[in-house]
Amino acid sequence: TQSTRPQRLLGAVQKNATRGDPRSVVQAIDQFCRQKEWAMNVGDEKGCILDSVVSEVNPATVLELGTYCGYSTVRIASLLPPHAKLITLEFNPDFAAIARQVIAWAGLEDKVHLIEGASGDWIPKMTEQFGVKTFDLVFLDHWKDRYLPDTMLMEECGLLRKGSILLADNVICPGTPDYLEYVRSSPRYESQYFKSHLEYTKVEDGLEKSVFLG
Ligand SMILES: Cn1cnc(CNC(=O)c2cc(-c3ccc(F)cc3)cc(O)c2O)c1
Ligand SMILES: [Mg+2]
Repeated sequence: TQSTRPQRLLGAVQKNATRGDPRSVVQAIDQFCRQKEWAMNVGDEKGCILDSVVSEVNPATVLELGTYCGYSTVRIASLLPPHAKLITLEFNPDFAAIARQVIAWAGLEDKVHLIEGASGDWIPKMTEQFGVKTFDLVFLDHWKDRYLPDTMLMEECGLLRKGSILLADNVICPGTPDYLEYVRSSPRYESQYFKSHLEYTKVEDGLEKSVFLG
């Protein structure tokens, strides 16, 4: 039977990356996506912007919406201080199964809680299930039409505090127009656009960083 692209991506990690070395896992995926098959990881160019925001925030609690194969999960988790927690939500069970193995290859399973399920179902359960009061950083990289409803849901559930940072991928391509309009026009957010390119291409894309003002 035919393998899937995520399975082939995992194979490239197991072949080319060193167990327990997150940077080599990130490098192996980027090499696979540049040389063999494009995949929807945040990628190396936007990944550097992600790294700088994570390092600046130095978060104790992180929520990632959209795990896919775990590329950005590994980038974020490798920069977290000890005892920090990264919760990542993935709807697609096949992606989640691959991501678990990529995260384990990087040796980061102790820093990451991967949940299989829909963000809309799990966001209201964060506090009771994981004892998280608020998130210092949220990385939005899931279905583009869920960015806005899930942001409103996080507000309603009290998961954002004054200073919480939302970092959203793909605000240009594929695009998240309703989300962008909301965070850029709402008095409750201070937003900044980081121009970049769609992973592994010359197409414009970027990350939107929004500070919740409370
Ligand atoms: C099925 N599914 C499970 N998770 C998701 C959420 N992610 C995306 O949809 C996503 C899509 C693209 C993209 C795809 C085709 C294209 F031509 C240009 C861009 C890039 C990304 O960085 C993404 O995050 C989708
Ligand atoms: Mg993306």
